[in-house]
Amino acid sequence: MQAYGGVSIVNALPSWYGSTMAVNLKVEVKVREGKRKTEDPLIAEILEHFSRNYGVPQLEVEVNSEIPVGSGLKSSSAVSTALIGEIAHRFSLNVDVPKLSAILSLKAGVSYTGALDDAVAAWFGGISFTYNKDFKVIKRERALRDVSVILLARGGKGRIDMEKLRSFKLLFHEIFREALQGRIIEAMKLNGIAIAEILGFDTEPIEGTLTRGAMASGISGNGPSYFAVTREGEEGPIVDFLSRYGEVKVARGVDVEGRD
Ligand SMILES: Nc1ncnc2c1ncn2[C@@H]1O[C@H](COP(=O)(O)OP(=O)(O)OP(=O)(O)O)[C@@H](O)[C@H]1O
Ligand SMILES: O=C(O)C1=C[C@@H](O)[C@@H](O)[C@H](O)C1
Repeated sequence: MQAYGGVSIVNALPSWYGSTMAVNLKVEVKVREGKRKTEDPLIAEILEHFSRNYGVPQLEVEVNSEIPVGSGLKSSSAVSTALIGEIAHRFSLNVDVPKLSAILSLKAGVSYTGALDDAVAAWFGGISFTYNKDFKVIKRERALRDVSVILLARGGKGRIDMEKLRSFKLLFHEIFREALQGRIIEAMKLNGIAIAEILGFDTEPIEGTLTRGAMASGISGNGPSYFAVTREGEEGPIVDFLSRYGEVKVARGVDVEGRD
């Protein structure tokens, strides 16, 4: 089963309200009956859930992912929804894939809020708006068209200052409202800059991309990946500039059909 990575529109850690857009970085998960091998806490939690509650036999899991681990590009939600979706399909189980992903991600300790925003985007594609505290989906929309999402994709994030983030609850709630009213790119920009400043990431890559014409730029998730949004065909100067810092990928928003 496939699911997708994403970029943040609004990080849910400060206010519990989150929004994410899926991008075409793919995760593919396959399972087959056989001895469970994984040490990974998220995969182990999911397998244990299906074994305990549905009597699903032991499974070997194969993950092929285009998303760096611990990047802020929603790798955990993509892996989690793809694995849950694969097991549900194979054993004909009726489950709410993103919600179960959020519950089990929390239990496995790989997420702060359950990241329902990331899981909804990973599974359905498009743009999610969620209230993670109640595992509630507020709205889903199609992904942005005619724009490129340029990623300085980095893995291996560190710990974050949750208390400090939570002290900006009001600001992030307001950014969420802007996004809900359709100002997606503006919200992405404000959120991306605010997260960088609050968590102490270098803002030079953001400034540099904005001065070169990016419509939005910032940190995705809790970092350390940076993103910039441009009109299709205008990626050149941004890609050249961000390449000074590391490997750059050009992605697009993605929608998934037939999962409603
Ligand atoms: N290729 C992979 N194979 C197996 N598990 C993976 C893979 N990629 C990610 N994961 C799972 O996701 C976890 C990383 O989640 P983490 O929340 O740190 O990263 P992220 O989802 O990229 O970040 P963010 O939530 O800020 O977007 C890993 O510990 C693992 O459980
Ligand atoms: O761990 C979490 O709950 C989250 C992590 C980041 O991806 C955030 O962007 C997301 O909104 C929530």
